Amino acid sequence: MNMNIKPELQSMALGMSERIIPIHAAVKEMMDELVHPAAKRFEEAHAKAPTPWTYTDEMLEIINGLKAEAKKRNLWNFWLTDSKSGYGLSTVEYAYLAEEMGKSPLGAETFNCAAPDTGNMEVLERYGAQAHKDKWLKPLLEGEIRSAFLMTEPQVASSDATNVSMSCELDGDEYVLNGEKWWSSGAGDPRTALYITMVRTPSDDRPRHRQHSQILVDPETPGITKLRAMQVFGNPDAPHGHFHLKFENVRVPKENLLVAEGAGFEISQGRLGPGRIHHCMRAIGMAERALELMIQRSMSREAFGKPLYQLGANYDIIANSRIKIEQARLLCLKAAWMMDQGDPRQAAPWISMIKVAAPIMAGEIIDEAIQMHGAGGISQDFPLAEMYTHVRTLRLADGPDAVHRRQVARRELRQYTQEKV
Ligand SMILES: Cc1cc2nc3c(=O)[nH]c(=O)nc-3n(C[C@H](O)[C@H](O)[C@H](O)COP(=O)(O)OP(=O)(O)OC[C@H]3O[C@@H](n4cnc5c(N)ncnc54)[C@H](O)[C@@H]3O)c2cc1C
Repeated sequence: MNMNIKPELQSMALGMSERIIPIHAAVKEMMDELVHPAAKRFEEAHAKAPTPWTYTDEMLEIINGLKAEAKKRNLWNFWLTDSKSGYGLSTVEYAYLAEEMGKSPLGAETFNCAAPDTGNMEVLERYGAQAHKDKWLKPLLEGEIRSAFLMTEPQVASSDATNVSMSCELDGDEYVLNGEKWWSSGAGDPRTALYITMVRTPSDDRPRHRQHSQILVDPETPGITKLRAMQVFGNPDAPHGHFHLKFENVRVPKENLLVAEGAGFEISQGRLGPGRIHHCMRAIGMAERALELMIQRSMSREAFGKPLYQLGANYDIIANSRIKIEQARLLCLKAAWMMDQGDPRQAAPWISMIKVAAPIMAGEIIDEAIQMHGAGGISQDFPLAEMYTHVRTLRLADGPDAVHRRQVARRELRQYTQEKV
């Protein structure tokens, strides 16, 4: 036994619990039976829509049909890990479900576990007033509306969120917002009925982490202009979309400010940890799916008289993919377990470690799967190209790799010095 390991770490349980085994099987069954086949149909229906930002009746029928079925099977809102409203799952238990959901672009929404709604719901549940809960949390929990989280701004390096500059000043009974946001995911979706918006409230005499606030904004409020959809490698990522928005004298009822002026960072801390790790769990699911597709392709096609898997370094590629997935999954489960211990500060470096490792690992495996598919791999005939672009963006979204590496390095360095590192 290693005496340097804390006792609780020695009894770390990362496997599937008794209660999660049947839930996981039910999620997997529904993914295989309904969600995977629906993804292709949804894409085809979207291609027929009059604009990229329209949800046609056919699209709504597909996604709402999946959600209704998930609800009927009682497979809904798993993400509410330590909440009375949900299943009360631990983060470790949730990880197994999120991995399954990550295997299809419709997976997370089907079970009402999609970003950024999950983080936004958590914020509303913890910090919202009753009126906010009635107006937004209830329909979000029912999967009737979607939401966006607006923090990043074009003019400032937003990986340092203390730079966020959208102004928010009280005028009578309303706050008046001015500034620009970009990469507002979900702002293209016509069902999005809430923007949780990070703003700078007047507070120059306060410390840097007490100068920001979060306010609930109705997307239909006059003064908000959708300037453009940001493109991800040339693709607008419709119908979800990541928008560049302009706010000009946008007047918001003062009751919509969450908690109090200056509480913006405190609220973010609660939100970002789970959101980040959920992305990683889904990225591991994508890597699994990519490996599955890679193997199927390598067995079903021949070149130079042999199946592809018998050629060149393909045994090594398949083996290394499995090794990397297993490594990342264990790290992800450990980060989840750290979160379950109830001290977000202790868990933070672990979340940062997996936030760096999982998207890089998934990107490498999807890249190899694309290669095994030849030109088909980058085409619309397989989900690989979409998966690849998505995991690449994860190396930026919710904090770029470098920022997370810094967190990890500082924790290491602090063991050797009392000085600020
Ligand atoms: C697809 C997608 C969806 C997104 N969705 C949302 C959303 O819904 N809401 C939202 O608010 N934002 C969203 N974002 C934005 C994302 O969170 C930001 O892009 C991210 O926080 C980085 O901010 P930035 O782009 O301003 O980069 P910058 O802050 O300008 O950083 C650029 C680079 O500088 C370097 N750097 C920065 N800090 C350090 C450091 N400490 N050490 C070493 N190097 C460093 C890194 O190389 C980093 O990548 C999304 C982004 C993408 C791509």
